[in-house]
Amino acid sequence: MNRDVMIDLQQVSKFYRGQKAPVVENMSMTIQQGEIIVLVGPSGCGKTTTMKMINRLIEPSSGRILIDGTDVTALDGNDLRRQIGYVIQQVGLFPHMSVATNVGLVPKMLGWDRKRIEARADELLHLVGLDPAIYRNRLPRQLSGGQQQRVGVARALAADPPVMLMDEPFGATDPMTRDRLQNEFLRLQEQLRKTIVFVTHDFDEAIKMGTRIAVLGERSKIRQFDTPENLLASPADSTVAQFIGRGARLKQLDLRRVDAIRWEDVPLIRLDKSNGAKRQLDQAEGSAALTVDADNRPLHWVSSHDLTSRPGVLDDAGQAVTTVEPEATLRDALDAMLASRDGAAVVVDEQGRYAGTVTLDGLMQVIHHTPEDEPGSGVPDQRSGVATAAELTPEQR
Ligand SMILES: Nc1ncnc2c1ncn2[C@@H]1O[C@H](COP(=O)(O)OP(=O)(O)OP(=O)(O)O)[C@@H](O)[C@H]1O
Repeated sequence: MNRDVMIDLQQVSKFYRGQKAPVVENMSMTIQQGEIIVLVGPSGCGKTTTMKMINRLIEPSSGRILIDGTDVTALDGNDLRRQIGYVIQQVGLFPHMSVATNVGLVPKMLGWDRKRIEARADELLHLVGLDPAIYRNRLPRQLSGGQQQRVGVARALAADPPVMLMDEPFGATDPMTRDRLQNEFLRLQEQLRKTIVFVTHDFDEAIKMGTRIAVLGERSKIRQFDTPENLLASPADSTVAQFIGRGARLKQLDLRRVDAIRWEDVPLIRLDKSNGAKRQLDQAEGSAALTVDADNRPLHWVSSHDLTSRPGVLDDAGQAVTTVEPEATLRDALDAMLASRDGAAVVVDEQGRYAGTVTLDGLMQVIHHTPEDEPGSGVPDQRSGVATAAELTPEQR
């Protein structure tokens, strides 16, 4: 078996007693170490059943489930569950136990000594953003919903399990808290690199959290299993497309960054050396230019008209520039473009110096992306026919 495979579902089915049809039928799925796999699909399609078969809270009727190469049916169910973190929407904290005791439950079952359990609970509370000095002795009801969820995550991580199962872990929280918990968890995951199976009803959550997303149909039949990017760009069929819902194109923009698409170049006019700028702009057939300061920081968009009507007085001519950094998402870039009359967002480096522009045309190409369009990262495009900053002689800049 591939060494990086952490969870391997092989032809797994589940029949509940007394039911003729399986709720999960011949499900096969290979999950690599460190992936977050999100299961989405209509209510009742078997997401939770699939997930609970991995830690054998539900016994599979047939098929095999391997975790790190070991068939889970060969293990004692309780031992297995201690090796798999489990986070659920209802959190499931014991109400009469302190936060620290809740977090330390699995280590206690594993026979750790008291000092080690306490140290681990403090470490984990800290990790999930709760100050142990404040929270360790509180009861769950003395916490907000979001804080309870954090304790749930801390508890699931207590014995440092390689695999985590998360069933709508942030489902019960309000949108802002949910967003924060998602971001915190993604940051945590960058350090921890757990292998995670994650169930959600929220497709936006799926594309945000998932390394890959499995869109399931009836009986957990996999309709499509792919990265968020590919799923949004090319849904396998109309059911998947329907599931993705409206706004797939916009959602794609959340997944890509400014530095992953082609930038275009525009003429730059250094305010202290603006002679010759008009001729450059005329050659560019009415395109706009950017005024920049002596350090190449963008100031304003100027048009031929600005240059003609106020020659030599460019300091405050033209329209304000909206800038984005290369790490911004394309949705941020779109936002910046919409705020700019020229329909372009200016890309600046860390020091705020001009690096290129992203235009609506460029975004449209991403949205209607085909593989051969795959751009070179951040390479200015010369196709516009507009002289680039590099082409302007020092006098012209
Ligand atoms: N213990 C059980 N006994 C009999 N049927 C069950 C049992 N648990 C679940 N089911 C049925 O199995 C099917 C799959 O349920 P499951 O909870 O796995 O779906 P789900 O996709 O997670 O649903 P939801 O999105 O609504 O949470 C449903 O039709 C459900 O009614």
